Amino acid sequence: MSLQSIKYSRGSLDILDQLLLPVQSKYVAVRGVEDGWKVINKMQVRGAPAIAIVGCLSLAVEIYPEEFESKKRLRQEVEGKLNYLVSARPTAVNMKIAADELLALANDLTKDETIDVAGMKERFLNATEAMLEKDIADNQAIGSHGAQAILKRVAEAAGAQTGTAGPVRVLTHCNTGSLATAGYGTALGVVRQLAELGKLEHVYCTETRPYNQGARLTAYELVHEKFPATLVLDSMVAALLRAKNVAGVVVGADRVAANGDTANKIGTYQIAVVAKHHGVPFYVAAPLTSIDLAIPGGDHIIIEERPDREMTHVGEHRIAAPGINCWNPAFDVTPASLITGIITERGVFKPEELKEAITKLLES
Ligand SMILES: CSC[C@@H](O)[C@@H](O)C(=O)COP(=O)(O)O
Repeated sequence: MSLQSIKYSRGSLDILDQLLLPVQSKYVAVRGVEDGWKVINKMQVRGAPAIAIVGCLSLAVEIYPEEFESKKRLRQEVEGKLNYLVSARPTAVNMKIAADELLALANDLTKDETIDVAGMKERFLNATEAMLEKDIADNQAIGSHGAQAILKRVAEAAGAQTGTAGPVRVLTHCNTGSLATAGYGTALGVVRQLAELGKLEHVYCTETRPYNQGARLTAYELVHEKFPATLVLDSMVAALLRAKNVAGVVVGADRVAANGDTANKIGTYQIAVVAKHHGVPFYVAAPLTSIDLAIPGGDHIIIEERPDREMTHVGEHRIAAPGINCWNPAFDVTPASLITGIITERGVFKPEELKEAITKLLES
């Protein structure tokens, strides 16, 4: 069984079909943008960073064999196809941010008289391919910052040195691991780093209805890594936090607004409320490519609604009474006031510090 969600070499892209996991490990070929849009929309590949990487690489695969009569023509094609890819799923911002960056590059290269159309295509392919390595490096940095933040807080609560804190128990939601990224994972990267430091006593993962990313994908990754892990149902979180001395909750993000409000998998908000009630710190782990400073708060985030069938059926088996109405938002927004810290590759920020800190980082 593989944990590599994206296999790419120039001109060829395959994704691990996450609809079939953990029962079957099967790769699906993505031959261009149309395939890229479909695998993202059907959630054969999912998770905010993986969506952006697969989207952009599907464009790379499509343009690689093509010959363009001019730089203007290449730029036009890139723009239209990037816009199309952004429409595959609306909540995660990573694809939109990647599209804006690639389009800015295409604009610069179009104007650059020292480069011809072949050179422009090469630079464009290099930029999309660089996303794979950057994502893994960012996730490793997120893991390290996040593990230190959790351990520091535990040490402070005990009046001890950070180095002496732990091992700790943590809870995570949805799937933010190797399968949702180019590798290592965001929130699951924090768990991975705790384990690497010998500081992971136990990780709890939620089932994450209705798509069951926790039970199918996170549990699969945790078993694969042989981490001490336990699956809980979404409805058990309050009982878990009351009973199991959990030191922190760490989740991923699909879009973080400028004020720190965070859209993530449905159920995240509920967990944050419960964590607040129990005095358990609640962390969001996300790369800068999930932070949308263009929107002031969470009310501006479009929440994707998915088909009823995801709720009424498990596979081919109907579990809900025929005729019942369903409401199936795929994400919710956790207000910044419930978030202890936002863990990025450049450090951990309080939600109220986020905008200024990131703006400074981007300027420098
Ligand atoms: C590193 S993945 C971060 C988020 O994308 C993740 O927590 C999540 O909500 C995934 O939702 P999904 O609907 O499976 O794409």
